[in-house]
Amino acid sequence: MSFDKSVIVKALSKVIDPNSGQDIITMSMVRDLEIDGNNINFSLELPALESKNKADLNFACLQAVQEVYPSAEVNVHMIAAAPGLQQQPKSPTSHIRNIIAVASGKGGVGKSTISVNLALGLKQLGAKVGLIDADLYGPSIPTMLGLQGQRPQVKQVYDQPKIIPLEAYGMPVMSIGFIIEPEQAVVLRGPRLSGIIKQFFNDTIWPELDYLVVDLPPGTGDIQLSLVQTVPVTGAVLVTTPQEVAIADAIKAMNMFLLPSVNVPILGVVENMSWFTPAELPENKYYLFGEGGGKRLAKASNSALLGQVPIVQHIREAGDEGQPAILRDIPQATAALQEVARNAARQVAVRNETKGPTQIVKLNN
Ligand SMILES: Nc1ncnc2c1ncn2[C@@H]1O[C@H](COP(=O)(O)OP(=O)(O)OP(=O)(O)O)[C@@H](O)[C@H]1O
Repeated sequence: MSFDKSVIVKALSKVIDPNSGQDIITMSMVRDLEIDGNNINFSLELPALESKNKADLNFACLQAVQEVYPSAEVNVHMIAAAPGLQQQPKSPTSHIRNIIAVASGKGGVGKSTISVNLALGLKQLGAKVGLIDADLYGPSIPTMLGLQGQRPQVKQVYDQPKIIPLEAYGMPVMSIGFIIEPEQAVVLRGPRLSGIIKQFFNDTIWPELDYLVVDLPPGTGDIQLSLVQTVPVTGAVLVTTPQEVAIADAIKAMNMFLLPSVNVPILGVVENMSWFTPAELPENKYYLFGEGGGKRLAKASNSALLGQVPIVQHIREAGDEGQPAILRDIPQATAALQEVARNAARQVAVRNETKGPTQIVKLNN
């Protein structure tokens, strides 16, 4: 009997990596699969050779292959991922291609609204997208996606508890609001916050993703710091209103990402609440918060203006009703939000073409 590689790969895709909770094929852990007569040989790349669960993994691989080819002689060669080579060492997030942080200087500028619509807009473009709400001062994303009051399930993976994200509109979502009550969240400090951020990445079973959008709290604080110390952030999107004071604060948020020790590129700026147009006067634009702030911030951060989103009552209503504006057909709003997503995808591509991967920040206390 001759063996078929695709059948073996399919069988191995049922074996779960204890680190990420994902299967070992999705995590690209299987290498050099070869068939030699009755022998099936392959390497399994582990983060470190002394990995616990090594024996369990070996056994799970043998079992999976022998289920489809009972007579096969299966040889699994365990290898340690080589840091610094082309292959990145396997981390629990190595199957997430891009992590986009959405940041603002001030609160209330519409950062969560932009995060939700950006994530769903990227999904509309055909990408696999996940969303994390790390805004502990007002985890509004559960409401915006109709997930309030729900709790994610926990699954044991090789004796380790792992969280399964909730899902909204086909998109996996995690929120601080799923884990703790907002009143508790605001009094949390450094180590606990950093623990929650780590849980979002290291203890959550994310599927393979093109983009994971992270809605940060306003300003610069422990959450921002924990994020860049936990995962390589591909880039940051800055959200601002056109107002002068919003810009001044946004520049502080921008400067944190650009610190040489942090070094997260700015992908671009979204100007929200750019103008108001009354329904009865569709040609008129009223610049309630001033004009040109988004452009100024884009210039200051040497990045692109990803779009301008007007003040539209339906955007607020869509958020309150749990069905974001980009999924509805709201004149002036839906198209503006789609343009933001298209431009963000383009800027991620440009960033990845022109810059090396972001490094996880190591800070000396
Ligand atoms: N372009 C817009 N038009 C109308 N309403 C908007 C717009 N953008 C945001 N809003 C509304 O403004 C309010 C604040 O928005 P949001 O919660 O997104 O802000 P935020 O910056 O994330 O706030 P915080 O960080 O303080 O939680 C929400 O009620 C939202 O629906």
